[in-house]
Amino acid sequence: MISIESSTMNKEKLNLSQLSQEQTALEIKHLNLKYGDKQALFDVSMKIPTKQVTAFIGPSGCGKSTLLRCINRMNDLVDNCNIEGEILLNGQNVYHKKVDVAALRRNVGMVFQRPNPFPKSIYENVVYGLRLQGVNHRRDLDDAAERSLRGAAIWDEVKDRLHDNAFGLSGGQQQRLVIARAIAIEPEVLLLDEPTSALDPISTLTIEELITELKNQYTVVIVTHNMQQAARVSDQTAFMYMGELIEYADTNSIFTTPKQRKTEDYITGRYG
Ligand SMILES: Nc1ncnc2c1ncn2[C@@H]1O[C@H](COP(=O)(O)OP(=O)(O)OP(=O)(O)O)[C@@H](O)[C@H]1O
Repeated sequence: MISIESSTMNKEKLNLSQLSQEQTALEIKHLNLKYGDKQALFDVSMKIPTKQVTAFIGPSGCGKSTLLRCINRMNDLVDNCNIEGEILLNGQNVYHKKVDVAALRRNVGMVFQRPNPFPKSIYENVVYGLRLQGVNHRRDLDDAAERSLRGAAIWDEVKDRLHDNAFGLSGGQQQRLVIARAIAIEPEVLLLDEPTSALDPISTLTIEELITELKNQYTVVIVTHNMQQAARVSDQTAFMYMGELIEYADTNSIFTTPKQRKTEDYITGRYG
């Protein structure tokens, strides 16, 4: 079994099949997804708890990113993508025809593998979403910028150069800036798609510490290739294989006493 740190062993254990409505941020129900003729998700159902970190793990191509992208309907942008089933956010199906997708994406922020700041100043990156919402008062923008940069654990590093171009930051700083930009508009859910895979080990550690902080305010869902990372940062782990959700449980159980053979094979490095 993968060795996991003792802090991980003390995480709160929720009964994932019996979460109350209040404890549930997202409920995925019988989700099937096809890219053209190729089915990428098969009847995935799970409840994602509020203000916790949930990790999706599994071998390359198993559907982790596809599942993550369904949550804020990023797959709508893919031609020939056909989705059946439901994803309830606060009890409302995000796929209901009346859902305002732009509003959904404001409420469910997303951070990608490669940091993607805009070619603007650090300050303008953070307040970008607020300006789009019509917030223009300098004081409000300044407050939001500081709050978000502090929330993303980068304030001290950038407070004296807020008006410098964001491209002057290191990769790890850019990723924290992008997280600041995502939280500036106060989403409920943050989706992180392999957020540290392009970063060095020190920046990775900083982002992992940040993720642990973020769950005080946000529901965090993370896709990661790195099992140690899932073990360190997540409260729940979902193991996927060939488009199916094979096992979903508290992270300690997945890494120490998996119930499914496929999960055990994966975490012991037999494939992946
Ligand atoms: N836009 C797309 N069009 C067609 N097929 C796609 C598209 N995106 C993903 N797929 C296919 O869907 C399956 C699941 O891909 P997905 O990227 O979700 O897997 P993953 O587990 O996140 O993989 P990785 O860890 O390599 O990123 C794969 O077979 C992939 O080739």
